[in-house]
Amino acid sequence: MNALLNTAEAAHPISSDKVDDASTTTVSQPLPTSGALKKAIALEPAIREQIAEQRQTIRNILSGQDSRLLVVMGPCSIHDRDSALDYARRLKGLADEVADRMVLVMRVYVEKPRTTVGWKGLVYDPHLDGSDNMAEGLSSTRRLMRDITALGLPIACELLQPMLSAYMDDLISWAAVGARTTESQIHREMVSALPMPTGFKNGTDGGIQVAIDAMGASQHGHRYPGFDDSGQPALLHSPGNPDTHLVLRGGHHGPNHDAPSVEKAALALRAAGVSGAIMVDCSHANSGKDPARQPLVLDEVIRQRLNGMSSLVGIMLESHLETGRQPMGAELRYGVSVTDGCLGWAESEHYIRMAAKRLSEPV
Ligand SMILES: O=C[C@H](O)[C@H](O)COP(=O)(O)O
Ligand SMILES: C=C(OP(=O)(O)O)C(=O)O
Repeated sequence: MNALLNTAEAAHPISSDKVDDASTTTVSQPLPTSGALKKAIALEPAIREQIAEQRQTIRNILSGQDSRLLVVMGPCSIHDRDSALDYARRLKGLADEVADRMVLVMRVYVEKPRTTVGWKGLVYDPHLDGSDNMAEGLSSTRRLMRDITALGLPIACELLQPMLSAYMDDLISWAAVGARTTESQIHREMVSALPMPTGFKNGTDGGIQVAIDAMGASQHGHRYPGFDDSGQPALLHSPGNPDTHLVLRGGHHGPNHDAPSVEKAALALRAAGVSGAIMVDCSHANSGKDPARQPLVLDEVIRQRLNGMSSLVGIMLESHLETGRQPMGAELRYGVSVTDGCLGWAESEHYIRMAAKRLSEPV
């Protein structure tokens, strides 16, 4: 190692008076290693088995072996434990009720990608006040995910900062890469190592090719720098992830859940030789971020499915206990999203029941 460094230095001698080598970052807070946190907040063997089965169920839906609809639903972001567990208990009841037609997976989104700046999620700032206690955010996230899993629910999560994925990857049954990061090579490398099915969203401009390229890239193994469970920097070698799929979320020019857009996406997936499974995100640019429009998107997806569009295997809903959203502030209303507007629980339950009923009717 030293010989290598010495050779490089000899080839490019550095004059110390010309170099400003001070890093612009300071250590704000030491963090536990992912291995230490996984040990401190460990999973029982029965829970690990449950998660393995839930991942397999999702794989079966993506491959068409299981004809139930995959439904990823829950808050845009989790900002407090009590309302998340309250939501999870209600969702578990609904999941059991529709289990013969749908598999319900709870959105437990703890990192938020921002268009510019804003609150970045429970992991970053668990007190929602800019104090950014990430050590606490990581452990409260693990505890919350473990407790939701113990209710019997599978967990969906967007993985945004690749360094953080190792702190929670054993708890997640379905992962997402968001519209702002689908084109990133670093995220494709991360997905190539993930042990669970993963959806790539189309880009914010509505382009689906970036997601198709991402699926192709992440099904291959990669060598890339990272950290092992003990925090040691290392060149990691991933096996490749065969269980990726496209998520249509609309774009700057409007929605892309209409039948022509879905047919076009299905053709492009087939031409690229990647999985043909498609999930429609009923929120974001497909609803114009108006939660009241999400049921219309859901309705349209069910209609296409009943008309024979078998590529449509899943939907995503942004749903919380109460409808709408609220700005961050000292007095937060219980069960209301602090990021994008969500459907309230009563409407969510109603529209999921309606969709399940339509799926069970003879075509
Ligand atoms: O899903 C959430 C948001 O759409 C995404 O994080 C971007 O949010 P922003 O535009 O408010 O930053
Ligand atoms: C940020 C999200 O979506 P998108 O990447 O589609 O904007 C999300 O689902 O929370």
